[in-house]
Amino acid sequence: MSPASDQSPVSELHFETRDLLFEQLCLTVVDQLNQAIRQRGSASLIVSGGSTPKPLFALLAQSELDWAKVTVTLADERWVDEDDPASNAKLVRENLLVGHAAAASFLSLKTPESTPEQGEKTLSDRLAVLVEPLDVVLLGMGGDGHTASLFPKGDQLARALSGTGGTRCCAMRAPGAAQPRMTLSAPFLLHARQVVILCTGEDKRRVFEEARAGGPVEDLPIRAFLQQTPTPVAFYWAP
Ligand SMILES: O=C1O[C@H](COP(=O)(O)O)[C@@H](O)[C@H](O)[C@H]1O
Repeated sequence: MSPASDQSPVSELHFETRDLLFEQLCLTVVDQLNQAIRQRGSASLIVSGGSTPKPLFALLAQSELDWAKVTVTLADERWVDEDDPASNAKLVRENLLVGHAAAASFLSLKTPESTPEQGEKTLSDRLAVLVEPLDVVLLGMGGDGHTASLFPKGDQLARALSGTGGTRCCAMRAPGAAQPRMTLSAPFLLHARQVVILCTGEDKRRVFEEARAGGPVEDLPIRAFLQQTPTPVAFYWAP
């Protein structure tokens, strides 16, 4: 592991292998959730979907923790049925909410309504049960610099980035997203004790470096988490 130190709220932790990364990140997340439970009696864990976090979910699921005091939700969801292979909830239910972690509560980001726009109000109310600041927010990043479902050229990107009106979540449609989405807003995700950006592979490292160098948030929305000061952000990366 090679931590880089500077004055920014963004720290970088680079690992030689993915196994080492996932082991260390699992320990860190469990430690942070335990601290929250000790301090507040409960903890929140916001996770991302996609392919990258699957091995981490397997390790977390086997970790001993008072999972009954943990509420898990997603940073974003594809607007598909929960048995659809593209569903982030399916990924979480099958890989994280098993073993010890089966005792955790899960807030889905999907409603029976046919569009995410119709589901937004219901979901915003559902998310209001989460105590702020959130405890651990685990983000991923796509090769286009999207995180959660904050996509470049997303139809609601400006609203999701600004969180106008206290928006906790936002419907999103974007050229780079195969399905309509629901995403947590950037201000809601950033109102957290710890944000982690989990990435693997050289391509994503290059995108992250480009984002960190500065530029418009709309072009690489991951920048919303790098161009801010109050929230600690840790970038976990392995080849
Ligand atoms: O569509 C999504 O993509 C990102 C990145 O996914 P990955 O497969 O490249 O790991 C993910 O963080 C997000 O939650 C997901 O909905």
